[in-house]
Amino acid sequence: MIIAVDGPAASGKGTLAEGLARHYRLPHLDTGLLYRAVGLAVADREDGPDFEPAAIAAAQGLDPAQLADRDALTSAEAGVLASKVAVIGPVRAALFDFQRSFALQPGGAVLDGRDIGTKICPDADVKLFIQADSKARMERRARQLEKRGLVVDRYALYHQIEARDARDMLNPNGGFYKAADAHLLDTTLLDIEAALRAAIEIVDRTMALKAGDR
Ligand SMILES: Nc1ncnc2c1ncn2[C@@H]1O[C@H](COP(=O)(O)OP(=O)(O)OP(=O)(O)O)[C@@H](O)[C@H]1O
Ligand SMILES: Nc1ccn([C@@H]2O[C@H](COP(=O)(O)O)[C@@H](O)[C@H]2O)c(=O)n1
Repeated sequence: MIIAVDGPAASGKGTLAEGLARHYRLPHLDTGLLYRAVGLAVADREDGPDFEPAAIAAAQGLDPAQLADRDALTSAEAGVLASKVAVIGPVRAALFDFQRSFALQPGGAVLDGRDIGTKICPDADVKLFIQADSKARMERRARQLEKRGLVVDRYALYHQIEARDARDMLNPNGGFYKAADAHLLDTTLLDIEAALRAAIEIVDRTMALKAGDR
């Protein structure tokens, strides 16, 4: 079973995907980490003349070991850098096979990101599109960063998330939209447990309907 979980920054898709992976005993890939790792690899060339070729080379040579440093990868700065390399077509092409092969492993997988249901796994068994209002997403990210002892400027963080969302939505190479066959799940008013229960209900219902159609 392949489950695609897409949505904007700090919508809670990673947390949901982890919960679904535990519930269905499936492997999980947070595809944002791939773009974050590429972005960090070329941070010193940000907005420079060789940023794009360096990002393409970094994506082509990405080693899974680069996904280990979660503190660095989940920083706000890494998120900004990720969204800057994510608009580079050859970067997306270089990361496609890694994501696709993860999804096609025996038994399936849960992948979360921006374009899983539209580009990486249009054939996914179940597609969820997670959303939450901007204020809720900013607050969730702020608390996430504060739990790590970081001082957070909520005003700056709000606008940083808005800017990243805009860059993502305008990404000509992206596919960052809700797939026609994706189930929309708004988690603005749901806590983590309630959101997971709702997601499991969608997956179970969708898979039961598919089984009934066979
Ligand atoms: N429904 C929820 N209610 C409250 N907090 C939540 C909810 N879902 C997730 N969170 C918290 O919000 C923060 C961001 O969640 P998560 O990392 O899953 O979002 P994301 O969409 O994967 O973010 P990004 O796309 O930026 O990686 C985490 O600290 C998580 O614990
Ligand atoms: N499938 C994806 C996943 C992510 N991106 C880009 O990476 C940025 C960081 O992603 P997070 O999920 O960790 O927030 C994101 O803003 C996108 O720009 C992508 O392009 N495709």
